[in-house]
Amino acid sequence: MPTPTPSQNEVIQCAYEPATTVKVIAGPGSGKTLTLMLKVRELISKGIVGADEVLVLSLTNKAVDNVINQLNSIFSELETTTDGIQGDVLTDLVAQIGVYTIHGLANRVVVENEGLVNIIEENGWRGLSKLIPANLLKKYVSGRRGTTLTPKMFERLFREYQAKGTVNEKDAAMEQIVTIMKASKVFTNEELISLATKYLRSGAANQASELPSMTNGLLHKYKVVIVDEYQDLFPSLGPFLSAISQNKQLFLFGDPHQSIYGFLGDNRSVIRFLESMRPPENLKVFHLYDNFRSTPEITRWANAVAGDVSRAVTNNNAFFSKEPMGIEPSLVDIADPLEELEIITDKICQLVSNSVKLSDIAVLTRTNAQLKAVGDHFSSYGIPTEKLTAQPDWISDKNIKFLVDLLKTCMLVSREKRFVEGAGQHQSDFSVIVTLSSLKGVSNQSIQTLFGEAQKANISLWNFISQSRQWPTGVSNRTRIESFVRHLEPLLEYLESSQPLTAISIISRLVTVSHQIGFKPDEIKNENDLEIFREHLIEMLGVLKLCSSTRPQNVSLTEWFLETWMDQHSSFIQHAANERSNIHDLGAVKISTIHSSKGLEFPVVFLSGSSNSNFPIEKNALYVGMTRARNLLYMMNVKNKFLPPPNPESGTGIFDNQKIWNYYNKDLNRPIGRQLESSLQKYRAVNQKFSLNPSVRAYSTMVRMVCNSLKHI
Ligand SMILES: Nc1ncnc2c1ncn2[C@@H]1O[C@H](COP(=O)(O)OP(=O)(O)OP(=O)(O)O)[C@@H](O)[C@H]1O
Repeated sequence: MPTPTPSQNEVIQCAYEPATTVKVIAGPGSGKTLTLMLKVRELISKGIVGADEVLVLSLTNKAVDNVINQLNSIFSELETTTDGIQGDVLTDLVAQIGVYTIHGLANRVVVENEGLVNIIEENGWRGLSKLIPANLLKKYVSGRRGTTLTPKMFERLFREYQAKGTVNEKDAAMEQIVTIMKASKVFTNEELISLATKYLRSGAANQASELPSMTNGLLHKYKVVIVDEYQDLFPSLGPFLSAISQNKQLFLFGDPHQSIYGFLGDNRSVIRFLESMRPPENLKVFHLYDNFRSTPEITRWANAVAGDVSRAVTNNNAFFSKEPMGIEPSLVDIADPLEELEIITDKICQLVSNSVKLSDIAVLTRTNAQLKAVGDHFSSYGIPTEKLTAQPDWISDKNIKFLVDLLKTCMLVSREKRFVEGAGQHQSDFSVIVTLSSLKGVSNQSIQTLFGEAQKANISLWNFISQSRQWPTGVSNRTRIESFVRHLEPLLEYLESSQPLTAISIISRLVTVSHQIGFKPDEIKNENDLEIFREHLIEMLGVLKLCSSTRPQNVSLTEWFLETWMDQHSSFIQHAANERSNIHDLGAVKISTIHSSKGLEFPVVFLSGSSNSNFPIEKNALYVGMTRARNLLYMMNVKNKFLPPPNPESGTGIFDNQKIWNYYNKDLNRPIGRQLESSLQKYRAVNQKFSLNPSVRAYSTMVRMVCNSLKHI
């Protein structure tokens, strides 16, 4: 366990005072995360507050997983504390600390106050857009022949329609969608947050005994609230955080220079809002000055980009900073994107011919499209890659989302069977529309007709399609819809049965039914895609299993899973991810967008700015990307007026440069020894392994260039 530095210690030791705010401004690599963990440990191990009185909030699931893992390791390292508490007892305490994503927490508050809700995402907008009749479609996509309404376009149009309010001429199809969203409790993430805030505010006036458990906990139990990466908060989160921080000590850890979600709203305004919540004397500000990550060469360049004089000063106050490595970051401009990728590939071969492992290297891009190009390029050479994302991959898998939608459809339908519906209150309609619209051969026209008829009869869409003897005209794919009903009914029966449900049988039934009803899986085109889907299913199974052990007594397994699946974290998931990364014994190059690389560090970083774009890379994004590097930084097509001119020669002398590689190995706690083969020999071998010898490369480059130019014909 590292010994805290003086500035870290100030934060760890600062007194617990209710109704105060402590802001910790911490540069990259200053040990912000470590300090946060040690602060939590200090509070609990000294008995200042109980483990179940500490709440740690992050914005992404990955950040939450990271907090849980680090807390586990920090607590398990404690053999005995000064109070004589055994380490294993402390480890159990970790499980009592509330660690959540802010959205996950808001979701729990809303769900316990008003039952299961739907958070609308791409598939939801796609489903709803199917209710827009063809003649109206023309109005919305006027002037663009053949254009279909994409989920994104539809979302924008719907928002515009809503924003016009009553001055708007009423549009029957849009009004129908407004009604479904209301009846099915469909919310955007923003709406979810403000609804949770409303419940917290109204709950504050109630007796603790009248409140559901999480709402009560947030209002009355927690004493310390810690927000990680405050620079990523956006304005709508302010009131929610304010509502849960009343009378508590609020810690805000972050770095304004790493604020890269400006497009979601002004971060400074939410920080001002949170600071103004209390009188100025109740706000303390601390700085962490050290830099344990980057070489002084990289830090100097990054600070120039940040353009912040105070940052240079704080670095001078550092108790710890690394020795110079003797190698400047490299800055290269290349006109052709393909050549850029070729140069990165060659550089990687040079690096792994020295002391670098493939898994030390990260290639960071500005956009997802660029990321895909990088991944495709490496895979064409057989170079293994591991894609980093801010959410665990299985959560964003569209096929998994379909299985979850299917499960939700069943749950809402069976709930409607048990409770008498109020007029127009068909909560299952949204899920049935979303699921039906993902099936092969079910046309928009059919969905519109069926839904229209169900409305006329004032019954739910499910009741209409499962009970109707007389099918309306205009439904072209009757057998498909009948098969949907026929196959869903046994699944409903299974889920409603009184026997205990098992995670494995839920998953296997969902997969079988999705196949039977004609679900067309997205993006499964080859063996590799299938393998990825299989891994995601295993992760979903892991979460279902976890839910069966954590679910409250009076809540069913499916219900508990549906309420919390986006927010379940387990060492199981982490374990599965580790297993995957061990598959390649060579290690894998990490590829990520700059946004998803937040909070991470890599010994070697390639930043790809793209020669295709004339827009200079956004300053804070560039700063975040640069400061992910511990030792070596390569910047390709990165434009920023504070950077020195391109220096393509930098780093060319790395072959067999023992001084550089001794520094590198020491920094990563690896043994320092002379290599048996020369780096040049290894370079030739690596080139051969990945078919990178010059003639093959020239040929493959040419083939790809021809393919690229063919695309434009
Ligand atoms: N006091 C210390 N002594 C030795 N190493 C430390 C100390 N504090 C932090 N470190 C190490 O420094 C590295 C960076 O720390 P950490 O991940 O906490 O950075 P961070 O401040 O959260 O960075 P970022 O803001 O970029 O996410 C880690 O490898 C951590 O173990």
